Amino acid sequence: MAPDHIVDAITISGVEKKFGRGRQAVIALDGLSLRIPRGKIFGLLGPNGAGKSTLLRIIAGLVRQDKGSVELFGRRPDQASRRRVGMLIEAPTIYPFLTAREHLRMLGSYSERRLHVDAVLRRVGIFAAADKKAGEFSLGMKQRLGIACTLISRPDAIILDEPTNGLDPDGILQMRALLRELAEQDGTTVLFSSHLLDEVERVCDHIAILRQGRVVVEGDVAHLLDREGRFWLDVDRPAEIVDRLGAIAELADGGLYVRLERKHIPDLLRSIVSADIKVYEAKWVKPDLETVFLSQTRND
Ligand SMILES: Nc1ncnc2c1ncn2[C@@H]1O[C@H](COP(=O)(O)OP(=O)(O)OP(=O)(O)O)[C@@H](O)[C@H]1O
Repeated sequence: MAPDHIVDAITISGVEKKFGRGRQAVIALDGLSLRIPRGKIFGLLGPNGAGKSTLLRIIAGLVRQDKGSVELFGRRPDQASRRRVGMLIEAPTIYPFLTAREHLRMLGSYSERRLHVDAVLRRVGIFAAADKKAGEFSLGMKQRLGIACTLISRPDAIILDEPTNGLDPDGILQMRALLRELAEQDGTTVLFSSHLLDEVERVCDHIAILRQGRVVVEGDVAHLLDREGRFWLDVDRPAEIVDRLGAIAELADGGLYVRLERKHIPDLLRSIVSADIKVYEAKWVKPDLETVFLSQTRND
């Protein structure tokens, strides 16, 4: 086992992956580097084709990178480090004639670190259907069973590709609670990809936005939203301020937005007041993740 001072659960360094050859070649990952801290929930975002699934598949060992390296808990992936990572990358492997309990018993029998079957079934919210055949399950229940299958061997990290696919709003809420519980109570690292920005904003500690096989934004969600914040002012002569500030200011929503760090706001307000411009309202506006996502992934 790697020493505890290794803070990254997963370290990706300069990973490149190309599919096909010559003119037909598609660069799925273009020298991508990323660190997934231990015990955190990390969301991977990006438009279609950005490289999210390819990255998760490479981490899972299902696809081999052309260049670069992946480390799991501070070591090159080997049987022991892979055993510490649970994965739900493609549709879960469900045997229709086995019950949920039988699935977990079977998979648990391969692991020395297995958890109690009933506890895992309760955790993912399918305990009531424990003895039903999985073939009768809805898509959402199959998804939960798939997650239960990754949890039974008590992984230190789990990787999920679009885990809320097929879940109804209630299922999405439960999935959010489950992911938080895994990270906060068990210290499990959770890495998942999603298109649901609102969901990611609510549940993740960290995110990375991918575009054309590269990371365009990465960081702690709260800091990121703070950093992307803007200051909105309702004043009597907005155009005058826009003229003076140039590119960092724009007229909108009946006033003007100024993009600057919070620490410079007192100076800005002082200069407005000393220019004898009347300020009726002023507020710091935090963007949501969707705004950040669109600003980073829109085609120019
Ligand atoms: N097996 C493959 N063969 C050929 N091209 C592939 C293969 N897998 C992925 N690609 C291509 O690599 C690029 C990245 O695909 P990937 O599936 O990783 O993106 P993604 O971000 O997961 O997209 P989505 O959000 O649509 O799932 C795309 O252009 C895709 O067409």
